Amino acid sequence: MPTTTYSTKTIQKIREPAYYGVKTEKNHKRAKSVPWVDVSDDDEKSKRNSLKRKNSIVNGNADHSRNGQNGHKNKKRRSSIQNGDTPQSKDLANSPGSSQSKRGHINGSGPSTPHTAKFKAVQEQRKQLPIAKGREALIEEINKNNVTILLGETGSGKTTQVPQYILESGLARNGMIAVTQPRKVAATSLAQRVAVEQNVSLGDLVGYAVRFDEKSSAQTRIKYLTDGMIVRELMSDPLLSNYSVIIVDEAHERTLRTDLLIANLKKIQAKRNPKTDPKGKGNADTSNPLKIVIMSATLDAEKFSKFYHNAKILYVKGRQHPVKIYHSAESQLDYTDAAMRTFFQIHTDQPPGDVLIFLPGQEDIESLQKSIELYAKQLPSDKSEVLTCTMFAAQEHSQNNKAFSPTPPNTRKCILATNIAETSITIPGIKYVIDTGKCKEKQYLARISGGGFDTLLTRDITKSSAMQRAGRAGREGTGACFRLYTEDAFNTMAVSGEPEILRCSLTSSILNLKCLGQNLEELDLMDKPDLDSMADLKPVASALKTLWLLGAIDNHQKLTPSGRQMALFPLEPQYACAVVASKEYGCTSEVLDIVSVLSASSKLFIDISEQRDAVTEARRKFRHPSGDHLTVLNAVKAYRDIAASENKHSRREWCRKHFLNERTFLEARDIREQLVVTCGRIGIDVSVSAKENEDLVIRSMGHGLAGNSAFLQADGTYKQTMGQTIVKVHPGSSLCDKKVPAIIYDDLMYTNQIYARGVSSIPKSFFLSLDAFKQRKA
Ligand SMILES: Nc1ncnc2c1ncn2[C@@H]1O[C@H](COP(=O)(O)OP(=O)(O)OP(=O)(O)O)[C@@H](O)[C@H]1O
Repeated sequence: MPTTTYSTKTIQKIREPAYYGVKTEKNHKRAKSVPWVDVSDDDEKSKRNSLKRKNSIVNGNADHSRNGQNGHKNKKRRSSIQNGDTPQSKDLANSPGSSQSKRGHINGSGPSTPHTAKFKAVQEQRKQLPIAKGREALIEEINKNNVTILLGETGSGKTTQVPQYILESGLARNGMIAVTQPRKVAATSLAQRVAVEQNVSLGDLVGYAVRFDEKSSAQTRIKYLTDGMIVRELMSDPLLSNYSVIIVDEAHERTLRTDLLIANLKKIQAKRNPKTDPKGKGNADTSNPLKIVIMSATLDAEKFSKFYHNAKILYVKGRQHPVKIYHSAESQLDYTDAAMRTFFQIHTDQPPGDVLIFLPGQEDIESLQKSIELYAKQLPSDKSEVLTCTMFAAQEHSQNNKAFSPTPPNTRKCILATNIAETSITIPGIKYVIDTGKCKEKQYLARISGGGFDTLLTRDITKSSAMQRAGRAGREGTGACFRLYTEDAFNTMAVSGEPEILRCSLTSSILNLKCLGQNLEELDLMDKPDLDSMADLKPVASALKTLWLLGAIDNHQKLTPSGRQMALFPLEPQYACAVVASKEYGCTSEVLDIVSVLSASSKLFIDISEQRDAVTEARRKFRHPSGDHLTVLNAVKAYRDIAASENKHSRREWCRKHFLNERTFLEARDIREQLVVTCGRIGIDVSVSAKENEDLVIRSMGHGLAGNSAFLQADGTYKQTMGQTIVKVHPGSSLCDKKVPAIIYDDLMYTNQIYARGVSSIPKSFFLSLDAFKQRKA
């Protein structure tokens, strides 16, 4: 496509819709969901809102709720806290309990001198956030209620400010404030921002914890952490007694771990908080009560309120800066092409400002990145430069964080991201969002023929996602969001997605619950997965079967001692099982090498389609005849040798030459260190090595992957041992052109066929030694 043709095409197709914030609110009301106002603030509407805000009455006493005004029966439980007349927040820098006056400078990474221009600017910015006007009312409500549901528009200041208000008001005297996030990148970037606002070094007063990475200390009072990390903490501290306040942010995402957390928090609160009689007199231990705050911009607040015994719902209205929303006038079938045309249209016609493009997955991101870079080179020299960055879950953390780096002068940054950039985060400089309307979602695919597996399917986003995406613009100034779908398409989108607990594999979560002495079916969940035990079609039954195969639970579904050991590892249960089994086979060192690489966020082997022959040739060096697991091990050993003798530059060059991702090696090294600590806790000697006897390594992996195994059939395909599904070996596997009697594999990928990835050959006789297989036969 020549560069001249895209410049007008997209904009002709995109038109500004009739104002539709009101329609959105109506739709949500009808769906009994988010009472949202003004997603798409056009300038006029925004002015009108701010006028209204100035004129409205304070809702600090919590009884001027929307529903209250409408005569809703729930009126006492809802209130709006956006208004200007609320008792004003104290000057944060001087408020009691505020740490700012005691600390040093701001420079982005550590404290700086108080009262520098930058420090003052950040404090001024905080005061301007819509939520600041309701600070006192908000604190009062959180103080009065055990559970508070807080709905506030994207960018109103919930995630960064509420934890600080709670800290500064002294509401969390007995413990830390946890703020949970569904995603790593949000947890770390928010902690960074709040550390700057508090003028402290990251890891002191403000810290974070995500899988394989933590920055916190004994001084930490506000901790941003992924929902997965706090669910793991339940295993060592079932009452979460280190925390006084737990804020569940972006609760609308309804991740599996968020659902497990909110169910557990209900139980914990019943134990930790006083049971008050109708007259308000407490009769239980009050020494360490827990407060819960549930937050989101797009939440079914009523449902959460009902779940928590009619908890109070509060609203924060308004966003700091308006975001103009444009819809495509026609459907865009080729959304990557449409995204590219829109990007260059913005680059050609619009004022400076970085662009964030939402795409469903890594493949689309990488292909669009290439196209954008290619066309950017052909731009006239007087145009500003284009710098692309990518963000997706399978990319290493530090690489994702590059999107947050300042944009160089005379450059427009273009960030291509999946929905990991959809909620919570503020990427400085982003003024424009391009939303393709697509995402990838994990889905448990049940097979009528037996068994099932998680796979990623591309699908249309929900209204809630569309609003979150638009909300990434307009965080530092006015913004615009270009939706590559029609307004009608938006109107027909589901309000929110199906909770993960109803559509994903539950193996790891059920194992964690077993360690807490809980059964999924007994837990008071907001939405219960299908517990009908109709064999393997149901995720619960399938997860229990996998755990039984791993030997993590017995025939009565009771946790076994090795199941308890497996749960201690921050790994998928299959890999944890392989590590536990490696003790018996005397090959822990090798198994740790392999599972560390397999647990890293990005792939070790880089595939470049244009250099397929060179890639195949380079890989031959590591290729092991038994398959991909020992091929990984060979690469780890080779890298270790190089790392011992060569400098950083030569190491990097070696990796480049062999199409290996050095970042994966480095990440795997850190993961391995953490696994070594866990092994030490349960008496597994990590120095024990199989040496030349690599068959032992495959057998250990086989214990973990017994449920992911298949036998060769006469027609050359493989049939699952634990189901009827027919699988093929993925073309990227070192076993793809071989036929072996039995295989184990890491996962299945569903395209037009079902492919097994991460495949190794294993003796068929191995399965006869497994108790689970023996029992099954019997
Ligand atoms: N890293 C950052 N750099 C610059 N400004 C930031 C940063 N993080 C937050 N802000 C500012 O604080 C505002 C509020 O952010 P915050 O994340 O608290 O809002 P929110 O209401 O939680 O939004 P969302 O629902 O989208 O998560 C942003 O709009 C932005 O102006």
